[in-house]
Amino acid sequence: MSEHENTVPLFSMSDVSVTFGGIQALSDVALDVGSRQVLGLIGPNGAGKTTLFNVACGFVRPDSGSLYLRGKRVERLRPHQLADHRISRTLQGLGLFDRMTVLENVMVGADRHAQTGFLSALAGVGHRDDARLVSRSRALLEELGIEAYADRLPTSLPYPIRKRVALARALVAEPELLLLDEPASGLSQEEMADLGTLIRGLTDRMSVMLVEHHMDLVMSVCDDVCVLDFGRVIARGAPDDVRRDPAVLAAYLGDEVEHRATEVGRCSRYAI
Ligand SMILES: Nc1ncnc2c1ncn2[C@@H]1O[C@H](COP(=O)(O)OP(=O)(O)OP(=O)(O)O)[C@@H](O)[C@H]1O
Repeated sequence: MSEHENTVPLFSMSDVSVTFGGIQALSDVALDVGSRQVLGLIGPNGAGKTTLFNVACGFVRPDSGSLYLRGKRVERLRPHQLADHRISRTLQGLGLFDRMTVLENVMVGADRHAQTGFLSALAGVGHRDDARLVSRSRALLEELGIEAYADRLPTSLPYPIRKRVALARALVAEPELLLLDEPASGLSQEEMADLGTLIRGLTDRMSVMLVEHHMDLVMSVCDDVCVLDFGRVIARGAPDDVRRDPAVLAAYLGDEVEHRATEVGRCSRYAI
């Protein structure tokens, strides 16, 4: 790794603000994702995590602020340029194509439009004959322990397997920055522990930004954690420091109290 790679963050935001109508979704947000680091992005419901992800992959254009990749300012990040910038993301809704096999779904991830969910991603199946892409896709399925499902349709598979297919599809583009949106939702404790090992393993070749409500996972895999509340960064640092930060505890306590009043069953989701 060069000295430049060591010191310049792979991805940064500075002073990013986003409003939707009268709602301030992000206010002057700054963050860095270091090379080969896992940055966790947490915060109560409505804190701005999804909006921040959408800014990071060009789905939402900020009202103000700047994005930097490898130290260079990106003037206008557009979703179809993600692959060129070597950024991949997984979607909460998975977005798999029902009529394609698992292998084909993964191969489509190499197409530059696939990550935007455009139907034109279907054109990516033109890569089907590319032997190198086939072997790269198969190798990823193997790495994720799902090679046995290569010829199956996603709809016939359990949710945790489909989540891995979606992850393989994000990885086939060989990103340097992987954005993972709630990868642990719907997983058992054991599957979540496996996911944690897998995410740590990815840092030998990429950086990861992780939005996740499951604090056990966040605290165990992240090098750094950034906490949002009402669109502002209220804390940033090592997991152990962040979890003891009074501002963070207050934000989550407020959220928990609100949820207790409305939806008792979900409170444990916020325990940190
Ligand atoms: N397209 C939109 N139009 C209007 N308001 C929006 C839009 N997207 C987000 N918001 C608002 O912006 C704020 C931040 O929302 P965001 O979805 O980014 O939060 P979040 O931290 O991802 O929440 P959650 O954990 O519930 O997914 C919220 O007040 C939300 O209602």
